[in-house]
Amino acid sequence: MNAPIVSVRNLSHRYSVQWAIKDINFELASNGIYGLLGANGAGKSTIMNIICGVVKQTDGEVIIRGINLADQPVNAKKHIGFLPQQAPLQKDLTVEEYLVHCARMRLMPEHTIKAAVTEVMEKTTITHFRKRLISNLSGGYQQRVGIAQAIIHKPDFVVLDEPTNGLDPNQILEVRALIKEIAQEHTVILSTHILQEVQALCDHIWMINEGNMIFSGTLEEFDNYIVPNKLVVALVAHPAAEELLSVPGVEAVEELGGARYRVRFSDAQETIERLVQTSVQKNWRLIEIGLEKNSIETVFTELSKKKSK
Ligand SMILES: Nc1ncnc2c1ncn2[C@@H]1O[C@H](COP(=O)(O)OP(=O)(O)OP(=O)(O)O)[C@@H](O)[C@H]1O
Repeated sequence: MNAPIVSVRNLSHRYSVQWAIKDINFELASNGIYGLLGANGAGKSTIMNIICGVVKQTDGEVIIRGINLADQPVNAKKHIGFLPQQAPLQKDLTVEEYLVHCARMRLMPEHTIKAAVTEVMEKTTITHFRKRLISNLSGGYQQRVGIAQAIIHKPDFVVLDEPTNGLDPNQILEVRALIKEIAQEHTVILSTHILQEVQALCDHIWMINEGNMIFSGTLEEFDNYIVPNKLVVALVAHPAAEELLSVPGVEAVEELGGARYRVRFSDAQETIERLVQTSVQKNWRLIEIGLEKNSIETVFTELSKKKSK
């Protein structure tokens, strides 16, 4: 494993008396899109604000490229790009004026700024709007400007807090495509409560519930978190449900129409073998058999019942 880009160790935070997050730990070592998933109020923004140096944690540490964020915030922040939930746009500036301003705030050398602004406008496809006031752009384009300010200084990792919130369906797809492009060159941490967003974008998922990390794994591991206990079978001969129920291992049968059935079982291997054998013996003409995965919503609900990892 390469040296981590970000290490978060034993991170806890309390607003007045109530703990918002408790003992969060993770490391990022490679490019890709990491999804921070959780219901409203789970603690996502608190984690993002802390790793971007906007909020100071109560306990624990954030190490960025080997630099402790609390000890050397200016150096550490050079490696971070941040698009908070409310994009920090100055809407009375043009796109170009605003990005120049952001580059200066990032302490980029003056002679590098013009080229960096040109490059980032191209990357986020906003060059044709460079002279337009940000207030006159659509929500989707304002979000592109927000992403442009987050990557103008070429940070190692980019933190996007609910980046598609409030956008229409077309704008959502466009911004997601842009995030995928950005992830080719940067490590992206994305916070969201939209499960389809995680499915569409993320390589790795952390799930937070009531301030605790309750899951960390790949999208595939998330999908398979609950072991399937149902099969979908299609039998052209369309036998009665009672006949299927008599096959050893079958616990329940639901007719789905079109000669398809949902079959609940306790042992997948045994039930599949018995169903195939019986189908051949009784000439049911089996044309489809496969495990039915649980929906991402079911996995989310099931995981939400857990207290911590
Ligand atoms: N400034 C604050 N003062 C007091 N409590 C806060 C503050 N900010 C957040 N909280 C509380 O901390 C908890 C975590 O909030 P946080 O905003 O991090 O969650 P979230 O997962 O980002 O939610 P959302 O998706 O709604 O933004 C919540 O209970 C919230 O009410």
